[in-house]
Amino acid sequence: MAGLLSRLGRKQKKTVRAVVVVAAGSATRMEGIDKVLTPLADVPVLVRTLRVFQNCDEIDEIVVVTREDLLVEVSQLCKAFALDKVSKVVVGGKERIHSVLCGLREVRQDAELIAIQDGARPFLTQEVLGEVLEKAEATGAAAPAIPVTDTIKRVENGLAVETPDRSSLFAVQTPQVFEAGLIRAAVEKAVEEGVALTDDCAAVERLGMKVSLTQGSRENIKITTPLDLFLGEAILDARDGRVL
Ligand SMILES: Nc1ccn([C@@H]2O[C@H](COP(=O)(O)OP(=O)(O)OP(=O)(O)O)[C@@H](O)[C@H]2O)c(=O)n1
Ligand SMILES: C[C@](O)(CO)[C@H](O)COP(=O)(O)O
Repeated sequence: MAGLLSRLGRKQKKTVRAVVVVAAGSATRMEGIDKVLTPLADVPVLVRTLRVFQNCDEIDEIVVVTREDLLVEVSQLCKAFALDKVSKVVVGGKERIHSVLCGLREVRQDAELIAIQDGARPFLTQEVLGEVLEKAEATGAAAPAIPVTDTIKRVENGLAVETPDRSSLFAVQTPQVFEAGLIRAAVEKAVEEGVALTDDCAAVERLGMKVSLTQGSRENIKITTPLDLFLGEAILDARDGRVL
């Protein structure tokens, strides 16, 4: 009987999943607008991003990484919007990868899967999130992506030198989700070696590991330039107030 109960207990053990939301950038491409605190239909971009994880039963902990000057404001926002899965709000670093590392160091030690999310991507849906969590649990590393629609050129000195086959090109989004030990090791190594990386999958790829891609969404945009705020309002209008 004791053996059976212990086996049942083991079967029911739930994977602990955490997310690091990086929001410590300086928004240089936003022409002076602080994008993560900008309200979209009265709710700050960062709060919209955090709500997706707050509302996801699969997520146990949220660590928010912010700039030192926004530490108090971001902590207050988390309280005001009842984001009670947020366990810590911590200060980030110079580049995105440094902020990721600051967040990873604060994630609970028993987390088995860690998602890394841009604070500036407020339109993630539960569907995209669910699929990437499931894939990462099965394979160790996964990220949502969409096929590129423009033709991409490799450029040298202002001249097009190569046109890669578009059918093999995808734009990767966040959340990027990994087995905890893998992403901790990959990011520590990338920072130690001072390599410039624009996403977290690249840190894992450098270790020779494969990252699976799942279905992203054209609505899962990153607020990067002021135009994206108009696009964001249009996405919200199209959703008609529904939380997806
Ligand atoms: N040192 C940094 C740089 C970026 N980010 C975060 O990483 C996400 C994606 O980065 P990006 O869109 O480039 O944001 P910024 O760095 O703020 O923008 P820019 O590159 O225009 O300065 C954002 O949520 C941003 O806050 C971060 O936490 N720490
Ligand atoms: C991680 C990312 O959002 C994947 O598309 C992107 O690479 C971040 O780039 P940024 O220059 O820091 O915005």
